[in-house]
Amino acid sequence: MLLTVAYLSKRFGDQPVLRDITCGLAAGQVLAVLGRSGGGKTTLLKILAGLETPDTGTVLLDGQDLLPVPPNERQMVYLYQEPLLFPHLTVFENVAFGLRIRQVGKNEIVQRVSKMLEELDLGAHAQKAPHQLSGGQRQRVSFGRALIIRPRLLLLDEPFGNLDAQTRADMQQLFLRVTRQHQITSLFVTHDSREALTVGTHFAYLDRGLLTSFPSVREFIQDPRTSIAAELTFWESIQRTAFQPDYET
Ligand SMILES: Nc1ncnc2c1ncn2[C@@H]1O[C@H](COP(=O)(O)OP(=O)(O)OP(=O)(O)O)[C@@H](O)[C@H]1O
Repeated sequence: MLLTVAYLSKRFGDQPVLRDITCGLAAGQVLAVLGRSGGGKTTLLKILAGLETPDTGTVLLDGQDLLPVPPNERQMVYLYQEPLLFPHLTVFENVAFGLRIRQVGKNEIVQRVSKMLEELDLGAHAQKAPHQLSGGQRQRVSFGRALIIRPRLLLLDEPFGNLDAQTRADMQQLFLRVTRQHQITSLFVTHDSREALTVGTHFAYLDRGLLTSFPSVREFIQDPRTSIAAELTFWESIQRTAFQPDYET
């Protein structure tokens, strides 16, 4: 296992927000965590990123205790709904940033950043500033910034929540293509069951601080808490009704 989380708990005051969270993630997997609002998804990601500390429990990355490691040494990237870009830097320089602070050579930077921009369909926008881009393009730049430093774990917190349905679907496909190509391991939290099913290789449900991991996509779909089976039944009934001969009369 690349990531092992065991019996992780967190309270804010007397409110338990995470309760004995236990899960694991092997290299290259995408754990899609579906959850209702306020269920503790962001708190879980913040603990993994080192922005919150748990009350109890362990987190291991490649067998190493992660909790004492400062956030900037965890080799993780945390992507939010709102892409965080430097407004005064070009798209190219935003993506190059992580390489510059690691003092990667100039030629290698040009080569790696150009390749990443092509992969993200941003080649034509390299010299633009973030405010000259659409929301989806900005989120792609934010992706490029994250991936260029080859993180060991990518943490995604509703990354496409602010995008319209078509852009969101495009971004999901792009996420799949790029993370597969770079063999990125990710923990992807979302409210949206379709998104979870699209991006996930493994599935979990988080509600009121309790995480359920499913042994297969089938169990995930069938669990009544995910509401996926109910939604399928709904669409099937719509289809049956809509195709009845007397429907339009
Ligand atoms: N720093 C904090 N201090 C006190 N309570 C907090 C703090 N952070 C989160 N909470 C509470 O913990 C609970 C879980 O919050 P969290 O942000 O983890 O939920 P979430 O599942 O990410 O929700 P959403 O999808 O709406 O962002 C909420 O009830 C929230 O009010």
